[in-house]
Amino acid sequence: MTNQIEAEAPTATRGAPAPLIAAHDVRKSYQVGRDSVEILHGVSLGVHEQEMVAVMGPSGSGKSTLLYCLAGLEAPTSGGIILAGKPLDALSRADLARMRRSQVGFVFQSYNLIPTLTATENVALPYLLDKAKPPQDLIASTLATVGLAERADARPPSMSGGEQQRVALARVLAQQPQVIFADEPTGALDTRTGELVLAELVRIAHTPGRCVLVVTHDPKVAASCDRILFMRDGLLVRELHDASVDTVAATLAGLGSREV
Ligand SMILES: Nc1ncnc2c1ncn2[C@@H]1O[C@H](COP(=O)(O)OP(=O)(O)OP(=O)(O)O)[C@@H](O)[C@H]1O
Repeated sequence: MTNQIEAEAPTATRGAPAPLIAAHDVRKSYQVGRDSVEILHGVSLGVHEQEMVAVMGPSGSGKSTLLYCLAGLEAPTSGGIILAGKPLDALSRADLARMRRSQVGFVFQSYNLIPTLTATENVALPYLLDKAKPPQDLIASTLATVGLAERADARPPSMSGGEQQRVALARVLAQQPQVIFADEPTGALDTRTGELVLAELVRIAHTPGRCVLVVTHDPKVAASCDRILFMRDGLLVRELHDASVDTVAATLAGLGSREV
């Protein structure tokens, strides 16, 4: 199965290590009234360790749907997904939930922080949910990395949106997941916080055994990635490597005008 995905994914190289995220001909339909509407029309891709990959495309092209399927938050209608070496369709719900907690991190715009817990306690929460002892040194150093050493004892209601987003990022980083999925991770942030979050994601992505997949509308975020996959109408239609902000913006504009 892995070999088939490796062979058919657009970026796969024979003999290379298996990708941490692999999708083969993924299709996803939603029931809208009596009709089944196909949103993803057969997407294949591979993201390898130490890679940061962006998915871009016009609004409604299926980026978030793809990310949710790859992350095991939505089941594809057909096709195969292998995440951190495990075929998602072979996992029980409990195994899938366990894997999402231990090997996968999500950086979304909603922070999902517990308002009554301090920043430190919020970052420790995944460990407590897993009945594990929170690594206090790692949690403190992760909060420091995102610039919140002074706010470790603050609670979310007394924090700005940017600070809350950084607590949410610290919670993901402190879990040390193999794979991080980020959906518009800097969309709601001021420039400085956005740059800090982006720099942290780039650093993590380039750590051995890790990778990051980010959905973004922001050419600056995409230009910080190693590869950019462009979607249109539920298909991957273009790929760029190490692209500049201008090239990304021009390619995106071309997608919108359907002239790619
Ligand atoms: N649960 C659902 N039921 C029905 N249709 C859905 C559902 N989720 C998404 N869609 C539809 O799927 C299409 C793709 O949505 P998706 O959110 O994946 O696009 P996107 O590229 O992430 O868009 P944006 O950039 O605006 O966030 C849209 O037409 C959307 O309305």
